[in-house]
Amino acid sequence: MAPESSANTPSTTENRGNIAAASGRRASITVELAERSYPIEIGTGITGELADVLRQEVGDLSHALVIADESIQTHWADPIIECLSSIDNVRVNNTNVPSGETTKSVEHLSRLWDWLLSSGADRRSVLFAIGGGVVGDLAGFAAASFTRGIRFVQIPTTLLAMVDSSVGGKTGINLSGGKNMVGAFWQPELVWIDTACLQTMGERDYLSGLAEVVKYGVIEDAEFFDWLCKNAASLLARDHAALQHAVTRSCQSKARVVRDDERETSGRRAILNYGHTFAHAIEATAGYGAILHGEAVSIGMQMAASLAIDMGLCDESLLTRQTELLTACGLPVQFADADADKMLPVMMRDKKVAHGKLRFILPTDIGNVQLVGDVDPAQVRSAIQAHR
Ligand SMILES: O=C(O)C(=O)C[C@@H](O)[C@H](O)[C@H](O)COP(=O)(O)O
Repeated sequence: MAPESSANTPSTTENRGNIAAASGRRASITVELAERSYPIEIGTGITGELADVLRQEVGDLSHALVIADESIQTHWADPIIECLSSIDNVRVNNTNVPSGETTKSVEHLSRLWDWLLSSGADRRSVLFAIGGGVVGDLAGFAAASFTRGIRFVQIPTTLLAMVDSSVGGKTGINLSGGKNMVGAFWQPELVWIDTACLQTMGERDYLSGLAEVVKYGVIEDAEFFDWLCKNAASLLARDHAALQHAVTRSCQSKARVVRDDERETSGRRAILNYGHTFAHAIEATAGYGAILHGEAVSIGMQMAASLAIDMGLCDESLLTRQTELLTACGLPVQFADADADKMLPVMMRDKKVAHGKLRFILPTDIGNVQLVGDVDPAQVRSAIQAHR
């Protein structure tokens, strides 16, 4: 075992305090990245406030290009388009992409590039990504690459996108042999989170987002982990106050980590990948879409915890507590079709692999993880088998 970095810095009062009340109803968190800094605005039923915030945060806005998941067009994208159209002298174009992980493909990206061109997009245009992680990652990469980069705004409508993928600027698409293998770091101008969207989400997709919420508790916020254990039932019931707290706390965590290591160079940002080396291999070998990303992350975190126990990094009680919380959140903790023979070659293409050696984010305690290198593939295999 080779712990490469103590990837966690304990949270301090200073770095916990990146939240401000933007209005009576909205919380505002800043992702502090010097000239690329941007706010995450979180509230319920806040569409009426968007135009003012855009004037403040995005400034020069004359052409809005809205890319929305087709399943939320009527309910969530149309009101945003109405709001954009009400701003003086703003031209709006709109297109849709299908729901589901298979949309994060080079074919859909190419279609979006053509659409941007035919809509008359230029470097002054602003792209709006409305939907879940698939739309955010795909449209974000279209924004990063079209004319070498145009501004974009993330408007996540799923729990997973609100707490994770819309923040931090990781954009990209999948290849058949690996998740997120082509992409770019491209930060949005604004992340606009209306938690009212969560009330209309399908149950399976909603629960899948809770996996990334639990992740923050394990990787760097033990106090939040305890809060989640006490409030899992309220989150399952989609209680407004509980959701506002869980989304805000998760975004604070993500903003801190991204601020400290925007492009995953120091190892700090890699902690956000806890469970993901297993999860991405599960998704790729099961076929994209067969299992949801958050479900795979839940199972992947279980495999990572078992690996950590096997390597003597933590004791059994961590896995027990994590299993209890994931189960209370309605998430799967094993995957009968997990096939180590198929998963291991995919894992070797993980972005954390260095000099041909697997590296994992492994827990030492609830609230603490380490980036560990040179892991024995036999131990990885047993961790997979332990959760079949
Ligand atoms: O933002 C990050 O950094 C993360 O690793 C967050 C992950 O939860 C997310 O799934 C991310 O897209 C995975 O990125 P990848 O670099 O492993 O493809």
